[in-house]
Amino acid sequence: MPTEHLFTNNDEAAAHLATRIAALLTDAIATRGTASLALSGGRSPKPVLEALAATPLDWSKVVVTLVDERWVAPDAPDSNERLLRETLLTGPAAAAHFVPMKNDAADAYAGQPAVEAAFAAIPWPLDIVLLGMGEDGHTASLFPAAAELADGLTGTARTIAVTPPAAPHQRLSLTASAILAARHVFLQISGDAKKAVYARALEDGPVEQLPIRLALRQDATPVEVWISAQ
Ligand SMILES: O=C(O)[C@H](O)[C@@H](O)[C@H](O)[C@H](O)COP(=O)(O)O
Repeated sequence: MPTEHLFTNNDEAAAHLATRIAALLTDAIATRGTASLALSGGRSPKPVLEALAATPLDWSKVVVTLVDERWVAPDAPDSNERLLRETLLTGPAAAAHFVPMKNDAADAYAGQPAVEAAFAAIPWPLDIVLLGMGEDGHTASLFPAAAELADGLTGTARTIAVTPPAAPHQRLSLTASAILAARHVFLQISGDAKKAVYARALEDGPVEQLPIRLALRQDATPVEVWISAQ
């Protein structure tokens, strides 16, 4: 079962979560000389990324990558790489080593082998994975009803190309095995709709129905859920 942290507002949650992540990165660097961090895109992480960017630590020893990416140009408005470059990879954290998921391949499926190779060169397992969740229970780009969901949930590769059933772009995503290999998994949710989905996901049921269950219905990997009211 996950550990829950409850907050009344997003900014308070983001500040505390950034502090928690920074402490784990600092411990990882002290212990192993390096740290690695994979971040989700979307709206939720933005305040955490901004708070982390200003946090003084030896960012030159931190590898930063993505939990998933939309297969769009890195300067496109909904690129997760763009989100990181405009938030986290500024200030002291600009010294971090960023490993992108988007490359020049025509589509995510053609691009996946090179990403898999790039991820094979990242210190593994990842120290930290920060997940978000959609109101359909997806996490990363592991969407209910996606044709690649089964492979994403059970395959041994670190990354997978996905065509979401209802999202506009192909995606490149970490797989469940890559996420659960991490030393620490964080899930950030806010608002009543997501809290209701989260409560359902804690109950027994098919992971394919609510893919966030991959993180919640296991005890091998430490998972912290950071919940804010709005
Ligand atoms: O690329 C993405 O969109 C994310 O990785 C995705 O899995 C996200 O975490 C959820 O869709 C929640 O998004 P919000 O935080 O915007 O609600």
